[in-house]
Amino acid sequence: MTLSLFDDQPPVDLINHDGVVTCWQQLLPEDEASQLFEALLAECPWRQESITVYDQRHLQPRLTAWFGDYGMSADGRYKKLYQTVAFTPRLLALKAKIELMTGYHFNCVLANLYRDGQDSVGYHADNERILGINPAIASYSLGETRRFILKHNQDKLQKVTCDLQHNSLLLMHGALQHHWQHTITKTKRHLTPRINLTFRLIKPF
Ligand SMILES: O=C(O)CCC(=O)C(=O)O
Ligand SMILES: [Fe+2]
Repeated sequence: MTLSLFDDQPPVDLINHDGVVTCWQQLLPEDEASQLFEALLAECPWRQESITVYDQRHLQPRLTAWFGDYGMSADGRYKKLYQTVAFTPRLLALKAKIELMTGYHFNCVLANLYRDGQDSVGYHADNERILGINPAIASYSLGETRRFILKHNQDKLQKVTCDLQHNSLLLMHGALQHHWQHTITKTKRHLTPRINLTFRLIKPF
């Protein structure tokens, strides 16, 4: 993959306490980003998983696919990782670039497909035990711009909003997952699809 404007644009920090959220625009050259979007849309083994809330099963309001290093499996809350498929060359190249830029290493990626404005992810923290303390999560967005909101656990009125644009990279690190939750909100506006890739490092136990 070639270098892009990414190196010239200084990253922006979104919060100033209890964790770090750093955002870069234009990770890849524009033509590579749109090709990647089309390829992932067509090639990812998208599934609509279910979640159980208060003993009731619901379909998640988005499609997902897990990719990971060969042979990786996990306990804890990532039971679905047993269905991890091997990284594609395309995803490996992107992972290498993101690792170089962020200085963190990752061994799996959760791909999310938001088909329209009704697809979303509710408030949550990526704080599962298998991610360890102070996990670094790199979140790369392609396609439609979507609203991302961070809310502090103790002071719920502390909120930070960011419209995540096509070809942007958000890095959540430091103590962020222990103090803040994040969401992608629903909207009634007519929206085209968005793909988000969250790169994570699952620790061996
Ligand atoms: O789509 C996004 O930007 C966020 C996805 C997310 O929070 C997650 O997969 O844990
Ligand atoms: Fe998340």
